[in-house]
Order: sequence, then structure tokens, then C-alpha cells
Amino acid sequence: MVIEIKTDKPYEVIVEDGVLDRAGEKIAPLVRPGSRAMIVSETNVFPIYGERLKASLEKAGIHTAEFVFEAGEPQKQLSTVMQIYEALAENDFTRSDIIVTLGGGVAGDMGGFAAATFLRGMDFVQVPTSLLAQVDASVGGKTGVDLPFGKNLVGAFHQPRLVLADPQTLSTLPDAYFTDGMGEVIKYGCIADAALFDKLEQGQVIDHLEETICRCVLCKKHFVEEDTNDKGRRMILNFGHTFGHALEKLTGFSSLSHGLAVGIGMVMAGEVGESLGITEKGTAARIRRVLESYGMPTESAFDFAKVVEATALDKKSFGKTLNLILLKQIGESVIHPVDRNYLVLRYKLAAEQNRRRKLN
Ligand SMILES: NC(=O)c1ccc[n+]([C@@H]2O[C@H](COP(=O)([O-])OP(=O)(O)OC[C@H]3O[C@@H](n4cnc5c(N)ncnc54)[C@H](O)[C@@H]3O)[C@@H](O)[C@H]2O)c1
Ligand SMILES: O=C(O)C(=O)C[C@@H](O)[C@H](O)[C@H](O)COP(=O)(O)O
Ligand SMILES: [Zn+2]
Repeated sequence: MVIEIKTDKPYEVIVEDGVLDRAGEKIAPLVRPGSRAMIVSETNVFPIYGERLKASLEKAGIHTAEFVFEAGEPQKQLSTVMQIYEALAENDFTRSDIIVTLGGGVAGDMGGFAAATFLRGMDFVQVPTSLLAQVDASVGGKTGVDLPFGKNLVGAFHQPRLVLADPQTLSTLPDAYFTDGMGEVIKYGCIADAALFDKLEQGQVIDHLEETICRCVLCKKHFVEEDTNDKGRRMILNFGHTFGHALEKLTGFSSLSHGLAVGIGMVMAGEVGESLGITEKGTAARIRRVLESYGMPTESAFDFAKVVEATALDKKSFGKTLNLILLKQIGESVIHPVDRNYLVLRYKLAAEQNRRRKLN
């Protein structure tokens, strides 16, 4: 399936088995004759798929160089981007050349950020290989890196010229990261696709992977086209992320992967929404059950106040006001401004009321 994302410069997301081997023919029409490609990839993915990507690009007349970093979220930082700049500079890359990211969301976010900033901007193509990157990270142009102070704190909006998602590459994805990607799939069900959530509840999603990927991308397309630079409705894609990103920060971006953190964050947002009377009762429990059915955790060891404190640099905050993404019900979301301190008090009160109700 081909999905067009209509931003300033529209581009296609091609979700197709085997498209990895057709990367050259898909990318060649987008670049000038003689352009070269810097493949930005990492130590787990490049050894499996790097040669196939290179062969396809070279066959289409696009000469390649590669930059391969050590896999994992801890590498999503400025010092690695500096190394990408070095590789680009040493190989005399110019604005008519292109970056091709090959890997999960870490390679995509970081390679995309290098493309947004090297020479003040060059083109890039995403070749996502994790479920999380195929359903979410490769689309929409959010690029960037983490800082010790928080998640994705340095970045740029820079749309790819093309996204090539080959579902066959998921055959080598470790189970733990497949589960992780389900965190974002469940998010799409929560924010805008109640029918998808029903299917998730019934365990009917894994068998129809390509359809699920497309469904998520179609949902993301709608928010990205409406509000590309994340000033309004796009913030809804951040459901579960305010608390999720805080948990990633509290665990040093190493022990809790993004999708799992977002899962816990969605349960927390569900509970907060219920305690504020915005979210239909029972919603948090439904999210919890779906996460559990896919083997995901639903709570963290951190005190709620500590998590709220760690949301200080959330990009949806304005001063002490936190723009929380809450659900009215499964499939319907709202942006809800809330005072940070009030949130802690309100949540504690609701927890106490629940405790008393259970005792009586
Ligand atoms: N830009 C966005 O809109 C956006 C959206 C969601 C998430 N993200 C970011 O994406 C990152 C998470 O992405 P991720 O879960 O893909 O992480 P990741 O890139 O670290 O990949 C997860 C793991 O799977 C391995 N892997 C990936 N594809 C594989 C394959 N086909 N075969 C074998 N191993 C494979 C990787 O080496 C890694 O160990 C986070 O940094 C998150 O902030 C960005
Ligand atoms: O594309 C978006 O917009 C999203 O919020 C998608 C999220 O799943 C993703 O994790 C994103 O990187 C978070 O962005 P941030 O602006 O909160 O750093
Ligand atoms: Zn996310």
C-alpha cells in the first residue's frame, strides 16, 4: 500500500513486502544523477540488511557510504550526531546527496536530525525496520536526540522524501521489541481508532501486520497533515508520552524502552483522566488489560509526584501548565491544560478515595 503524506513537500510511505530490495529504483527518481547516499544504521540492523540496501542503491546508480553506530537508545545523543557529521564531511557530501536511515526509531530520529542540520538541511529517506518505526517513528518528520535532562529535547521538524517500510524485515526483530512497538499500536487505538482497540482486545491484530501498520500510518497522517509543527492537534499523538518520557528519563534512557514507557504512561493518563472526570470510568482498566495481554508492564515503581516532577521539560508545557493528552473514551482524545501541582494533589485524593472505597 502507498500512503501519501501531504505536508509542504508531500511524500509517500510505501508499506510493501520486499520493498527493501527495490529501494534504489524508488529513491533514484528523487535525486540528481550522480548523487550519493550515506546509509545511517546501527550494529544490529546493518549486518542483516545493509548489503541488500547497498546493492539496490548501487544498482540504481547511487553510490553509497555508511555510518554504523552501536545500537540502542543511549546512543541517541549529540555525540553520535557529531560522528555522523564527521562521516558526511570526510566523504565530501553535499546538499544534492542524501541520507538513508536503516533501522528502528533511533536510527531514523538521529539520521533524520543529521539530515535536517548538516549543511542546514539535506534530503533523507527512512527505511524503518522495527514495528515501532514502521507504525510511527518513520512518519511525520520529528527528528532529534535525547539530552540527560529529557527525551528528544534537541531536534527539528524535517520530513523525509520517502519512507520504505518492508514488513518482512520484522521477521528478525527480537520479540521484546515487537512487544515494544505494540505500545504505539495500542496508542493509535486509544486516541482515534476504537475499532482497532476492539481488535486489540480480541487479540486479532498480529496476524494482519501489514494492515495494522497501514492503519496506524493513516491515523498519524491525519494529525501530521493538520498540524505538522505540533502546535495543536498533533499533540494528541503524544498520548501516554508525558508520563512515558518522564519514566524514560528517570530510568536513564536505558532500562525502559520507549513503547513500554508509553504503555505505562497511557494507563497513568487514563487514571488521571478518570480522576478529573474527563475519561469514561473503566477506560484505564481496559488499557491495562490490553497491555497485559501483549506482555507489557502497566505500572512503574516511581511515586506519581516524582514522575510529574520529571515532566518539567515536556514539550507540550507552557510554564507550570501541562497540556495533558486525555481520552474522553477509547477512540476519542482531548488536549487538557492542567496545573502541575494541582495534578499531584488531585491524583493523590483520587487514589485515597479508591483505597477507602476498596476497604468499605
Ligand atoms: N520521530 C517520531 O515520530 C518517533 C515516534 C515514536 C518513537 N520515536 C523514537 O523511536 C525510538 C524507538 O524506536 P525503536 O523501538 O525502533 O528503537 P531502536 O531503534 O532502538 O530499535 C529497537 C531494537 O530493535 C533492533 N532492531 C530494529 N529493527 C530490527 C530488525 N528488523 N531486526 C533485528 N533487530 C532490529 C535495534 O537494533 C534495537 O536493538 C525512540 O528513541 C523514540 O523516541 C520517534
Ligand atoms: O509524531 C508525533 O507527533 C508523536 O508524538 C509520536 C510519538 O510517538 C513519538 O514518540 C515522538 O517522538 C514524541 O515526540 P516529542 O515531541 O514528545 O518528543
Ligand atoms: Zn512515541
